[in-house]
Amino acid sequence: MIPGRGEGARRGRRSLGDDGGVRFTKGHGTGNDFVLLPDPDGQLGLTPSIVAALCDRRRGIGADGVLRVVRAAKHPDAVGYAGTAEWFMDYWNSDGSFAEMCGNGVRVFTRYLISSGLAEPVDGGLPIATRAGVVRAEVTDGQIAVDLGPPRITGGAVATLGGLTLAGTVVDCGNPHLVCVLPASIALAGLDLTRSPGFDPAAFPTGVNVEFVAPGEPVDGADLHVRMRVYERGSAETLSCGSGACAVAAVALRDAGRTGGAVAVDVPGGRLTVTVDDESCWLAGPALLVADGEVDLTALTD
Ligand SMILES: N[C@@H](CCC[C@H](N)C(=O)O)C(=O)O
Repeated sequence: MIPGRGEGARRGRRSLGDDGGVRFTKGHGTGNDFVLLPDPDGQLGLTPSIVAALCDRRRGIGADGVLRVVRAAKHPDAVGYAGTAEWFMDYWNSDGSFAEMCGNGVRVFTRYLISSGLAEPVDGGLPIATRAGVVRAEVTDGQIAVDLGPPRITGGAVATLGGLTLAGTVVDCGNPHLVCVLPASIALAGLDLTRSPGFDPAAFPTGVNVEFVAPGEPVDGADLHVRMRVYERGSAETLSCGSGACAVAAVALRDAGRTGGAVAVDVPGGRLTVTVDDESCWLAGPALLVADGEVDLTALTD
């Protein structure tokens, strides 16, 4: 065990030290990486600029987002869920904005809760509160799976990228997604995602995560196989997006004329498996904790 993991939370030590030092853990799921901040009693004065500084890959720790680990009863956005879920995943994108849902975030958050002794696996899934409601997470075969609930396909819209205009499907996974299946003439690897794709701000007033999808070869254990890249709202291109994989799976199943099934979704950071039926959408994949430490917030924001 890396020294310090979970000790602070177990001993009731405050997350925010007198000297500005804050305990953190770094983790990722298929390369979608997060700084986890244990703050069980909601004492940490987190701001958009602190989150952006933590996520800065040169001047901070570096991450696609921050997961604050806070008791649901201690956070105004989650207190209504406190009877169902003890813990609230307070998710922030790397630019300091909030999001309602983060599928990989829930999986890494669950790994942290179990690894640090703050929670134990529960039959039927450990309940985790998010801004999109309570989801349930399970440890299976060393991976962590979360049921985000069935994705809702709500219509169509276009994305633009360079000189391309791409038709897309709008999918609600708790957070907004626009899934663009590429024509065979356009290579997924060739897309320039160093800048945000264009979209209609009237259709997406709070922004949107845009996924680009190409077919994959048949693989064992899945009904369908697709490959995707994503440009995330608030975090730019990431190596993986769990809720995006669920949105992509929903569109792949619809396009295959299916109402459910297992979809292998390859992202630049690895493979996620999404299993959809009428009542659930299980997102499964690896979730790892890779480092613990203490960060000096005063140095970060100087
Ligand atoms: N990477 C996440 C999604 C994070 C939130 C997203 N950027 C948004 O603003 O909605 C995932 O794994 O789902």
